Amino acid sequence: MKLHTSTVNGVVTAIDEIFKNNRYADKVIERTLKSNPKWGARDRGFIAESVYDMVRWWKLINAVSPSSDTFHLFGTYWLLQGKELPEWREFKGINAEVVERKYKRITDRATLQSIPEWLDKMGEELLGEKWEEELSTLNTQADVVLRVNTLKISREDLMNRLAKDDIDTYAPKGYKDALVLGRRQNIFKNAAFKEGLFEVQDASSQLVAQALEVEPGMRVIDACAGAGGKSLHLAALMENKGRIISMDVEGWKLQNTKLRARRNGISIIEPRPIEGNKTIKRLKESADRLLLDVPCTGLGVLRRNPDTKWKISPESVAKVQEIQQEILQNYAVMLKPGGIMVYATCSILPSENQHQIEKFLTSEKGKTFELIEDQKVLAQESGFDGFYIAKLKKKD
Ligand SMILES: C[S@@+](CC[C@H](N)C(=O)[O-])C[C@H]1O[C@@H](n2cnc3c(N)ncnc32)[C@H](O)[C@@H]1O
Repeated sequence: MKLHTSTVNGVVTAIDEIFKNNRYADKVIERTLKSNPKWGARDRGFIAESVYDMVRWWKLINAVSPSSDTFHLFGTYWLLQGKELPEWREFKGINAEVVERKYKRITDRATLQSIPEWLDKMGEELLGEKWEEELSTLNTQADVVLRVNTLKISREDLMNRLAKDDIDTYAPKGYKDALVLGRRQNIFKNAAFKEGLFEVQDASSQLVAQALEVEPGMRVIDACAGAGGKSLHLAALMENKGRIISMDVEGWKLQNTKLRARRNGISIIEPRPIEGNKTIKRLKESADRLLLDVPCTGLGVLRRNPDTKWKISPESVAKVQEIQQEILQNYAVMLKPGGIMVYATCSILPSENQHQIEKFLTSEKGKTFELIEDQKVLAQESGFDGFYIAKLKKKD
């Protein structure tokens, strides 16, 4: 594959934005791709893939690069893939043999798997022998998964409709509303997306709304709704009948939920920003179903957001775990006796998952709850994102 100055410059600028200016990779890539309308689909694919890959392998690339110059880092990344470098001035000083020799000398897992040492230790402590394979799975590229909007179309009809546009998909077993793209591409441009026939949502994430066992006509609260991915799925499962209150402390995120609901043909979602404890108190024992899709480290979705591993710290992990327990303690009151509550994270760390549920169940406020079942979804076993989903019942 031939390298082009314009796209390599795009990659280098994006990498600088991410690591020197501490920006989120997905946002930087979005902006970079918008910055040059002359780039075609291939160029865009090259930029997005190279940036994500460099972020993913950042520690390893740095360990074998001749310097921390971003062109050197790109050149090293290129050589590590077994490709040849053109004779550009920017790549002077990089020697393929030296890179290879340095790479072969590395033996420690944290560098080879490109992960901070503290995180490698924490993962091993918490996940034991499952950690190593999970780590390598999380270093691969994720599939693009669609969730069919069953309010508007069946899975089979959507599959046929996309096939007419040369978009091949397959239906993964065990995920009744999911379709996986055969080839990575910008699916948001397709008319079927604009018509609200599907959302992009990982297959593991689709298990969350399903665990709530909603029925048409129920009153449901999605307490950490963000941009509303799970609220939309809940509304489809409820056949757009009943009521969903979609809440978040960051009220601005709910604007997106409104737009998405309109596209999906959903009218039962009511966005409600959380303005302190009074918002929660007003909803005491009002919900048949309560979803706590809590903030988490995102360690189960590293394939999609590889920069997460460079952004989190032992302190931020401890902080987010504190918030998770606070949410369990303060929000469970919104559920009616006899109702079902689901606690979910997109993390694989037991400390954010089953340990939080154990702590809640032994606390004063958790006494009235019982655990029905929990799913510990690892990427290495499911082939999709890492997730945790606990289903609890509030005793009558
Ligand atoms: C995992 S994300 C939710 C993703 C969303 N449910 C979806 O499916 O698209 C967690 C959300 O919790 C929100 N959050 C953080 N602290 C919160 C709190 N104390 N109460 C409610 N929401 C909170 C964040 O703003 C974020 O939108």
